[in-house]
Amino acid sequence: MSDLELTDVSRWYGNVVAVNDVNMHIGPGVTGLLGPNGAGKSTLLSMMAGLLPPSAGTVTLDGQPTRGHVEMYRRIGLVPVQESLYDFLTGEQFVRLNAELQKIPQPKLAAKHAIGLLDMAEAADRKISTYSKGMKQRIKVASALVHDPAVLLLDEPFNGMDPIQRRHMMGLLTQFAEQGRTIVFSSHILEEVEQIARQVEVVVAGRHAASGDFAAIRRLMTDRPNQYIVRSSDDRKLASLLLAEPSVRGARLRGTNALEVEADDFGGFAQIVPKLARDNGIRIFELNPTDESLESVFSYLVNT
Ligand SMILES: Nc1ncnc2c1ncn2[C@@H]1O[C@H](COP(=O)(O)OP(=O)(O)OP(=O)(O)O)[C@@H](O)[C@H]1O
Repeated sequence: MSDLELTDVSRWYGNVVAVNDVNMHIGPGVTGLLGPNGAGKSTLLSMMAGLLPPSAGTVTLDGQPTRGHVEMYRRIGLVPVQESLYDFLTGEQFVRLNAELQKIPQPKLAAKHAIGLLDMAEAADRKISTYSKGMKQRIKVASALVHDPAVLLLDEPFNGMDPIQRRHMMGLLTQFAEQGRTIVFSSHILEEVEQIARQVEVVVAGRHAASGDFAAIRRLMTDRPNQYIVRSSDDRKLASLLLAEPSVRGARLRGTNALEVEADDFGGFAQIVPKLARDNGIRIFELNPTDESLESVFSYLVNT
């Protein structure tokens, strides 16, 4: 069992509330911590790792606070977002250093094992400064895993990776989860989370906005009302026709040559517009969603 429990957790930096009254339960398997930049993901991960004290509330692993207990650090590995490593060390030296810090009885052996897990044996004696981004990411993971922790926390682990490196890292995280570990990774990219996370926790502006498996989160996102810009040969007439449709929530003229439309159901809307246009002799010049920024999707989730 390796269950992380966040209870009424807040963290502020001066006047900035980075994490606001979050309650979260994270069990074994892969959990994706999804949210836009500045949502509080790194702050949450640091608190889970016991590196940063919450300003209020508690973070526990199997009932024990993660902060201030040496034996807890033995059970948790954190892969921070920072790119800069000890570039002057070799990969092997870097991983071994962490093994020594963790006071593992046979640091050399443990380093070798972790490096092997990450498929980095061939590059282990090269300086980190010569590594690609994907290799740096992997050596960071090897270092976080060197003491064989039950919980692995990764901050934006796929950043800067090409698709092949990303797939490889996803395979590894899935494999670690299959060994019974609790894996939490942060991301601001829906597709990354969708591919490997069994459970998704969405954070927006420091708040816990949604929780569930990916299908549930996806549903929340696609069921939200969508906004579109439509340009046609007769915007006024098209607006009145659209307003008669049950799935259309609103339509108004924007400037002199565009319509702004809010509709519930994307698939239905995409079919209605051309049909109405054809039946009424209107030509459509443009039909585009306006509201597709990730931030707008996230803020919709916060308000549900
Ligand atoms: N040491 C700090 N001092 C002051 N404010 C901070 C500090 N660390 C984080 N913040 C602020 O707290 C909020 C949450 O930051 P955090 O880094 O946890 O978010 P994030 O979701 O990880 O974002 P990103 O993906 O951009 O790193 C932001 O408004 C950030 O500016």
